[in-house]
Amino acid sequence: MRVLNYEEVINKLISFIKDKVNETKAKGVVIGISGGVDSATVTYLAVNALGKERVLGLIMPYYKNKDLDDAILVCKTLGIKYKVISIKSIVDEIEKSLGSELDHISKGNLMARTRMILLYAHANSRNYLVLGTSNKSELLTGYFTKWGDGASDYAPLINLYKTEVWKIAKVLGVPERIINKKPSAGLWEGQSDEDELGITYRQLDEILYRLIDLKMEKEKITEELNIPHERVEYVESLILKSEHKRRLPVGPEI
Ligand SMILES: Nc1ncnc2c1ncn2[C@@H]1O[C@H](COP(=O)(O)OP(=O)(O)OC[C@H]2O[C@@H]([n+]3cccc(C(=O)O)c3)[C@H](O)[C@@H]2O)[C@@H](O)[C@H]1O
Ligand SMILES: Nc1ncnc2c1ncn2[C@@H]1O[C@H](COP(=O)(O)OP(=O)(O)OP(=O)(O)O)[C@@H](O)[C@H]1O
Ligand SMILES: [Mg+2]
Repeated sequence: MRVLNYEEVINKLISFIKDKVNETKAKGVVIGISGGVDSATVTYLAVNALGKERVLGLIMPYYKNKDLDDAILVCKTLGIKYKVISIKSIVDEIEKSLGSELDHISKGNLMARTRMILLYAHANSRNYLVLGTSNKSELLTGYFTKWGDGASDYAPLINLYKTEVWKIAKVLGVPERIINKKPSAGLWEGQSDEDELGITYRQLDEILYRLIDLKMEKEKITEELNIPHERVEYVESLILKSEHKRRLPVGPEI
């Protein structure tokens, strides 16, 4: 992987958040806090940039599980204002209105989009910005809900791979138990990013870095990482399949 000076990267991320809030004359930022490492890291950065008074956390569980405790831990440790809003009744009501049960992916996406609606309702009414938590590994593979968790005003981690977010989280002092837990979108019980993607973030990031940043030939990547060629082809296919998620909607040239 690339060698980064993490202190320097953190300073850049903090300045970025400060600059965007100043430029837009926003009063603060609102962040969806899940109990996972991406949202914890963004929240730590935001507090460093703006102070705890200008950061609002929204904890929006569908399920009742340990993630809720971890999300509260982030908010309490940092001393920010936060609200816990269960999205269960909202999501279930929308599903009911459809007249038939949703498959688990569609229902998960509905959860992510419901959170987006609540984040923007808070941002609109308070003149706040929505800070997103997507990272480069998720962005490139399309591992996010289009217009759901993928939607935000600014996404400080968007140019950092997941394995780099883990390092930043450590330097920032994010609680170890949050850094060490298995990444999960939490859209259904037992969901795991690495199981669903079918690859570990360590291997995924090594491949993405070579394909995207170094623009290496696939054969060379296979050789250098000493992995089956299908692994590299698979990652490339994820990138190609998700192109539509990385742009605004397009129409015909007139
Ligand atoms: N080629 C194309 N050109 C333009 N639009 C296209 C398209 N193909 C699909 N679409 C549209 O995109 C939709 C599919 O995209 P989308 O709705 O996102 O749904 P989809 O990509 O099927 O599912 C989202 C994936 O992201 C994962 N996820 C979601 C949320 C959070 C996290 C996390 O890590 O926290 C992970 C989730 O587990 C699942 O694997 C289609 O229903 C269609 O409307
Ligand atoms: N229960 C929740 N309450 C509030 N926000 C949530 C919740 N679940 C998901 N989100 C939002 O959706 C984002 C995407 O989830 P994702 O799982 O990728 O990140 P994470 O949970 O912060 O870290 P990890 O990927 O390691 O689990 C979260 O960072 C958070 O902003
Ligand atoms: Mg998560």
